[in-house]
Amino acid sequence: MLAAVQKNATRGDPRSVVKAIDQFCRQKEWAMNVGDEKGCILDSVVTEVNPATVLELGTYCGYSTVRIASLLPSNAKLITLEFNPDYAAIARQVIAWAGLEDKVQLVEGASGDWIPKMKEKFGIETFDLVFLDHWKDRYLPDTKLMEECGLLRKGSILLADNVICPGTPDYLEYIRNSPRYKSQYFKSHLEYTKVEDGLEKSVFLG
Ligand SMILES: O=C(NCCCOCn1ccc2cnccc21)c1cc(-c2ccc(F)cc2)cc(O)c1O
Ligand SMILES: [Mg+2]
Repeated sequence: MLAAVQKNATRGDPRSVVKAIDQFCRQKEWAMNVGDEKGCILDSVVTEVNPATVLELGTYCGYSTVRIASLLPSNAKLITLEFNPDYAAIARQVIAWAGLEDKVQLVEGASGDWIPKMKEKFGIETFDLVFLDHWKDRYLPDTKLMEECGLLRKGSILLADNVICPGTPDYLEYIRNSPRYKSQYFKSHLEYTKVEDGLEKSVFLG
């Protein structure tokens, strides 16, 4: 995938990086990027929220990192967390090829360890937008952890990938029934397939 980006995408052009990855995943081998269909929904939410602070849980190869960072205002900050060092190494190169390294802080480690340290380590007050795309059984515990750590403010937006496939049933149940969130489901498809999937957008009400 990285070779395809370096061969087919233009340095400093995030759109060409996104296009090169999508082409590779359609033509060569499937990969678990959010993809172009859900990616357009992601773009519209990022544009609407126009966040100053973003947390992405699950960098993978940096596809959604590039999509988000390319839409952020110049002073905005995107912190992206990746557990797998091999994925992180690739993502760093993809993000650099897109010319977005100044907007992105890639952190290696587990969400459960890093979420409680966000304030002290990165000088973050609260996140305007959180994109959840990591282990599906961590969406719920990490959302509760972000609440407890005071990382969400009235109006913070949570956008969760894969709420249908692979699925995050406990997260959906919680977020859709909690009086502290207003949720909306964006029906789509699993990246590069016809299988149903979707994004759940939730506003924290404080
Ligand atoms: O599994 C998926 N993503 C997660 C990766 C590990 O994330 C681990 N990870 C990354 C930061 C991080 C921080 N703390 C803990 C774990 C942390 C994932 C899987 C599929 C999928 C759908 C159908 C299939 F047949 C097979 C796979 C699709 C997706 O879009 C996904 O996002
Ligand atoms: Mg995903």
